[in-house]
Amino acid sequence: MNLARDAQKAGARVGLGSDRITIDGGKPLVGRIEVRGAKNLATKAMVAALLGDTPSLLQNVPEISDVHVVMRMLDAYGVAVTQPAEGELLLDPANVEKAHFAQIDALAGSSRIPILFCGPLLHRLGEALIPDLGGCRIGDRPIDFHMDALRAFGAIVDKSYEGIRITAPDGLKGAHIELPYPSVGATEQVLLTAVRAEGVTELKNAAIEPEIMDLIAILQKMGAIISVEPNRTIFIEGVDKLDGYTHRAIFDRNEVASWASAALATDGDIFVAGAMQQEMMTFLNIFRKAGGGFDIQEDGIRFFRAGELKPVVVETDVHPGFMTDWQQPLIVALSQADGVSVVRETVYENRFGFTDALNEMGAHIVVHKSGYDSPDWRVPKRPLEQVAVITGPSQLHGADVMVPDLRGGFSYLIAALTAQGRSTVSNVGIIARGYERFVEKLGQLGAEFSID
Ligand SMILES: CC(=O)N[C@H]1[C@@H](OP(=O)(O)OP(=O)(O)OC[C@H]2O[C@@H](n3ccc(=O)[nH]c3=O)[C@H](O)[C@@H]2O)O[C@H](CO)[C@@H](O)[C@@H]1O
Ligand SMILES: C=C(OP(=O)(O)O)C(=O)O
Repeated sequence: MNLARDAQKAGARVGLGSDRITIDGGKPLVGRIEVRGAKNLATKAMVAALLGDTPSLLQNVPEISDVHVVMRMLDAYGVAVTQPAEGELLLDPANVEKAHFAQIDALAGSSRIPILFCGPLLHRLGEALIPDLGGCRIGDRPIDFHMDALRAFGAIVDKSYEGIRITAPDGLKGAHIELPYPSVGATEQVLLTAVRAEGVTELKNAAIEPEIMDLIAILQKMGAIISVEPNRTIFIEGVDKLDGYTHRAIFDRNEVASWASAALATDGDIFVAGAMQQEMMTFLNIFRKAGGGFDIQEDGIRFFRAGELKPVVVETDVHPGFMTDWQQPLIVALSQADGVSVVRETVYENRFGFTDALNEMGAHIVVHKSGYDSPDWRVPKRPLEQVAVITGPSQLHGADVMVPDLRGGFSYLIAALTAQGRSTVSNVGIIARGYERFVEKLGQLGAEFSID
C-alpha cells in the first residue's frame, strides 16, 4: 500500500485539506478538549447494525476516516446511512444486498474492519467477500484466529482472486472455541457471528477490553443473550432475530492516553472532557508513576505534571494490562524523564519503528529487537516481543518526520510540540484515521502550527 496515498485519502475524507503540519514546539499545551466515541468501538457498532431487522442509532460517533470507510462499506451493502444530528449515525439495514466486487475492492487496504463483516453477512446474505485488509502496519497481523473461528461455526473459507470468500451452505451453528490468544478482533468476530448462530457458543480465552464490553452491551440491546463469565469465558445463546439499537459509544481510551501523554511531555495542562476513570485505571497508574498528575472530574479528567518526570518500566498487554496503543505516545513523554525507562511490547512485532525518527529529533532510544528470552511468547508461535530502552531527559529539536502509523503519528506530533524549533510532520492524514479534529484541538490547546 502507498502510505502517502492512504494519508491523502484519509486526510481529504475528514476535511484536513493537507498532508503536512509545520509545528513550532517548546510550548506547553494548555486548555480543554473533548473526546468522543472510540474508533475501536464505533466502527464495530456500525457493523453490528447489519444484524438488526430494524434501524440502529449510534451516538457519540467521532468524525474520523475509519468511520467513513465503514460508512462506505455499509453503503456498498445497501445499508442506508444518514446523520440525523451531529455525532449521530442512523443505520437502516432494511435493503441489504450483495455488493459489487468493485465497490468492496475500492475500500481494500483502507481499514481492518471489513474482516468483522463476515458473521453478519453470512447471516444476512449467505456469503461474505473480504478484501485486502488495511489498518496500521505494526506487524504481520494474520487473521488465522478469525478464519478458524468461522470454520468452527460451519463456514467454508475459500481464497479467490477477489479476496477471501466465506460461505455457510448449512448455516452457522454454535461452537466451542478457544482462542490461542485473547485477540480483540477475533473475540468480536465470534460475538458478531454467534449471536445469530443456531445454539450456544462457548468462547474461551476471550478479550475483555472495555470496547468489547460495550459491543456486548449493544448486542444485548439488540436482543442477544451473552454472559461474560470469569476467566475470559463468554457464552452466547444464538437467537432467531435481532432488532436495531440506540447506543452512545464508549469514549476513546486511546485518544485520552495520547492527549495525557502530550500534557506530560510538553509540561502542559489538558482537561480531556469525556474521559472516565474506570476504563483508564491502568494508564493512570503508569501516568502517575511517570510523574503525571490527574484530577478526575465528573465530565472528564485533567492531566498535568505533578513534579519531575520519572522513568518507568512498563509492559504492554491485553486488558486489563497496559494497552499497546498507549506505549507510543507515552514514550515521547518518557524521553523527558530523568533516567532509564523500559517499555516491553508484547502484542505487535513492529510497534517501535517510530522511535528512529524520535532519535533523529534528539531522543536516546535503543530497541532490542529480540526482546527478552521467553519460553512462552504471548501471541502463539511468533517471537514478536521487543524492548525499547529510553534514556532521558533529552532535549528534542525540530526535524522533518513522516507519519508511519496512527499512534506513531500522534507521537510525532507530541515530539514536535515538545521539541525546540520547527518540525514538519507529513503524512498526517493517517492520524485522521483515529484522532477526531486533532488540528482543531491543537489550536484549542494553544499549539503554534501551520498547515500548507
Ligand atoms: C480496530 C481495532 O480495534 N484495533 C485494535 C485491536 O486490533 P486487533 O483486533 O487487530 O488486535 P488483536 O487483539 O486481534 O491482535 C493482537 C495480536 O494477535 C495477533 N493475531 C490476531 C488475530 C489473528 O487471527 N491472529 C493473530 O496472530 C495479532 O497479529 C497481534 O499480534 O486490538 C489491538 C490490541 O488491543 C489494538 O492495538 C488495536 O488498536
Ligand atoms: C492499531 C490500531 O488500529 P487498527 O487496528 O485499526 O490498525 C490503533 O488504533 O492504534
